[in-house]
Amino acid sequence: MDMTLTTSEPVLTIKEPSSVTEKTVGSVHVDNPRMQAKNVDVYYDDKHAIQDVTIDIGANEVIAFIGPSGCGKSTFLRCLNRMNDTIDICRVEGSITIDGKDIYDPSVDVVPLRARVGMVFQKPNPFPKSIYDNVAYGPRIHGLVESKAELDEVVEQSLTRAGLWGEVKDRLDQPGTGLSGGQQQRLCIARAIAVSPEVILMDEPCSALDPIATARIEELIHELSDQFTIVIVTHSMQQAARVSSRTAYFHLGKLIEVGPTKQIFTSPQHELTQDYITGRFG
Ligand SMILES: Nc1ncnc2c1ncn2[C@@H]1O[C@H](COP(=O)(O)OP(=O)(O)OP(=O)(O)O)[C@@H](O)[C@H]1O
Repeated sequence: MDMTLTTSEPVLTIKEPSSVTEKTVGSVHVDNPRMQAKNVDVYYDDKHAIQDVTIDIGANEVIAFIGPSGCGKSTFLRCLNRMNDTIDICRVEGSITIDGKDIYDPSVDVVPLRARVGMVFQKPNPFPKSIYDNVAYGPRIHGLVESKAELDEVVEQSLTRAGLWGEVKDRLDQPGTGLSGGQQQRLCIARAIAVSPEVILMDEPCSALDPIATARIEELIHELSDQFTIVIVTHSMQQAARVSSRTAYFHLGKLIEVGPTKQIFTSPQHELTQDYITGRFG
């Protein structure tokens, strides 16, 4: 069945994957998985938003999730740190593990889980606190530091890692909300890394930023990948090509194709991926 979108010009046709049982093209497994999603389905009430998605997220890789609007990229991303738990009508089925441990096990406390699997959102969202306290918040509530000196060190290291220290070191007591958009997003990244996560989820982290601030964040993603696993949802194919080593293409709730980024952008195997990459829809 074809779904025709008539809300904008020109009229776009989004084809459905030909078979419900169709397997993802490419290798969904990696040699050194940090997280593993197996047969994941997500529902918002009756709406089947993610259908039978299986994929490994490799240790210290940057993987990009791409696909047309509404295909489920953000929904699937939010499954990786149980952010969907906050949506009453959302139900997640299947299994997702980090370092082999099921994150949906009833014994798992989501607060430490969300420190291990941190998140950076589309719109920078610093707390209404000082720059220092934005970064110090996580280490404090998770009891990761024993002294003020240790906390100072974590704050400095995190801001340095996020490429912000030089710009803010003389005004740490000023509100985080007073920074520019790009600086606020780097502050949010510093806040995420202050609790030493294993994985950082980024949901369109540059969509509210200008090209210069975007370039700075992309550079940062590259630098951080030596230490962290990064999963980024992006609408920009150029961005996915620039920052990621592996790319996953979603379409109407299904994971259609996954592979090395270069290969996805130069020789996609599935017709739906080809259509998206060549701009025939999306
Ligand atoms: N809170 C929600 N309640 C009900 N349905 C939702 C909710 N969030 C998402 N959906 C639906 O789930 C599907 C997948 O949405 P999702 O936001 O994950 O897609 P996406 O690929 O990230 O889209 P976009 O690129 O536009 O952000 C869509 O049909 C959307 O309408």
